[in-house]
Amino acid sequence: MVIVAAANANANANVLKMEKIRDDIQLPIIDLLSSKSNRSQVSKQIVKACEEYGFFKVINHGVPQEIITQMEEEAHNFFSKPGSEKERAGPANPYGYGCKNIGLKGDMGEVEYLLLQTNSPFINSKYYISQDPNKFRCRVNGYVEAVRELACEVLDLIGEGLGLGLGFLSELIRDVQSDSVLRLNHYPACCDVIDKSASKIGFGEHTDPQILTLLRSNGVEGLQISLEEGVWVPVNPHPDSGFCVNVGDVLKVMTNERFVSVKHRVVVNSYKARTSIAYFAAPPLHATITNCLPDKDKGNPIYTSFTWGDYKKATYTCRLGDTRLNHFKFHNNN
Ligand SMILES: C=C1C[C@]23C[C@@]1(O)CC[C@H]2[C@@]12CC[C@H](O)[C@@](C)(C(=O)O1)[C@H]2[C@@H]3C(=O)O
Ligand SMILES: O=C(O)CCC(=O)C(=O)O
Ligand SMILES: [Fe+2]
Repeated sequence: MVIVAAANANANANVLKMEKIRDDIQLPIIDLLSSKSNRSQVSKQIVKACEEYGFFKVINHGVPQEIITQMEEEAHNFFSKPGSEKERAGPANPYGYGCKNIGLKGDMGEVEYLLLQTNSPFINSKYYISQDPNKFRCRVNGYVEAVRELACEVLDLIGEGLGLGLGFLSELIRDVQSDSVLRLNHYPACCDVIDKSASKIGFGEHTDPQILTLLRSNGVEGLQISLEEGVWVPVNPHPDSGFCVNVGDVLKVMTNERFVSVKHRVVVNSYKARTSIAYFAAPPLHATITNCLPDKDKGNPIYTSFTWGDYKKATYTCRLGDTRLNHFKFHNNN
């Protein structure tokens, strides 16, 4: 384990805080093919991973390689453009192209990104993103449809493991008004990787606000998770055909904290640039978020009921690293 003093990437940039970096972690690997023959075992494995890590990998996920390759090609083409051209798809407010600025509250990172809405094929057409906008739109839609199916399958398995009604969770993101978003991230290569403690923050620590995130990367290291305050564990970056899945704040609330939404971040410490594509599966803005565990497991609700719209609004008034859910806790003394 290495102990380093790391600079935070935002307004606290001059504040050094001590943190520990552990050895790489191998997240639980869920083989979705085996759910065809043993569904209840796979659903138990996923529930356990959501309780213990809030993160897991899925393999044999059914998203066609061609669709992934085409999406990765579009991401590569976009980020390869000169800055002035990319700026034409910005600023991210919150959607569109952003460079170094994350969100609306002054957070910064060594990252450029494209944040896209997914609930209408034309919604992003105001941005100048590609020389062939139809091809771009087609490929993004193909990818979104495929990862949405995967997210629905994972949510159905979770629902079965928790004893929820059939399709209860997946219906939220199948809804035509689902507020899901797609994010393409590009982290430049770091010129000084000899001194790992000099790593820069690509994307500062945060939890994902939505239900579930499905993430793919180009196999370049950088993603770290924090299962314990102040201790960071790099996620093994081995390139494979899988997706990294993580629990968002909404699912944590719906399971009354049985599931954890774990803080994660990206550090830039490789000779190679990292690219990642994240699909954030979200409910419609009007959907009510509340403890949905069956009566026998419900316990005392920890959070008040709120709509996804309320939570999203709160998210955008908070800094990246804030624990936004505290505002929705019963008997909140903060
Ligand atoms: C600083 C911020 C960026 C963010 C909105 C926020 O105010 C706090 C949460 C951030 C986050 C993290 C997960 C996703 O990447 C994201 C799109 C989201 O829904 O919440 C980002 C937001 C963003 O970059 O707009
Ligand atoms: O780039 C990554 O690997 C993670 C990015 C992330 O956490 C996010 O976009 O919310
Ligand atoms: Fe994230």
